[in-house]
Amino acid sequence: MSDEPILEICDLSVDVGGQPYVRDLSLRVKRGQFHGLLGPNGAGKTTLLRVLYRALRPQAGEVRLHGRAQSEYSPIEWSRHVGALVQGGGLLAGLTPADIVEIGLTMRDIPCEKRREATQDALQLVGLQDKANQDAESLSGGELQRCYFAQLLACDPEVYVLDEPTNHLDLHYQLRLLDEVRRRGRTAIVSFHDLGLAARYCDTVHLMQEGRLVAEGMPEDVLTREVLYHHYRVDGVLEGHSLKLEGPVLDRTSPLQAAE
Ligand SMILES: Nc1ncnc2c1ncn2[C@@H]1O[C@H](COP(=O)(O)OP(=O)(O)OP(=O)(O)O)[C@@H](O)[C@H]1O
Repeated sequence: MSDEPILEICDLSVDVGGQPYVRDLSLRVKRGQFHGLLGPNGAGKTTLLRVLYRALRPQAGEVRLHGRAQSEYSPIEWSRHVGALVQGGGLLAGLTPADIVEIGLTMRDIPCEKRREATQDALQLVGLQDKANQDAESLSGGELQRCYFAQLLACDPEVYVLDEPTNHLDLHYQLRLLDEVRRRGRTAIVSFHDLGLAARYCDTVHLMQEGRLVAEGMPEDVLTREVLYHHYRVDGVLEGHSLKLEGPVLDRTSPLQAAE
């Protein structure tokens, strides 16, 4: 596997409403690897991911894909390389799961005759084949998340940008859908709150705090007891893919004691 990054984030700063929410952040995403974006609420993970799928423009710095600046790609060209699963989703009025998947394929110029089959395959992958033609507004939260996942899997971009992809998903689908992205050998940059899942899937994790990158490396090297204590305010240790709590949850005023 080449060591060259497929995606590079260089000295990025992002303001929202005049406030700096990402500061001087640089990060290299390697081809075919799973990169986890970690950090407490408000750390800036979504803000950073929004730049990657072009929903936000940075105030400084740039994102490069295959060595070419994001600004040199047209939005359509960019979306053919970088696909996103975002928090919240879009308007559903009158749409079915099959429509939602097909809309993604249309945006990517997939020929009409291939769209139907690709849609069916993707809905099958996420276990929604029996609800393909139902009103999407009637889906449960998890079913809707699986529907958007199907849209992305059908398009199968070179880089998957996943913002809290396991939101609403039961354990079976959390594992099944992340396994599917891994099985495809695609590059992924994924925000996680579940540190066990991050440890299971990520080759590299990047820990954010207050808009800055504060640590990065292999999950077991980054997610030490000290890091959990300082950045998540929990006293725990990562054992394999599980987080084992050693003591009570800490509040903001708890004195930080040395981890044993
Ligand atoms: N449109 C906006 N207007 C004002 N503030 C915003 C806006 N979008 C984000 N922010 C602020 O930017 C900060 C970073 O938010 P962001 O959603 O990137 O964090 P996050 O790490 O993804 O958090 P979470 O884990 O809670 O999803 C937060 O303090 C948030 O309130």
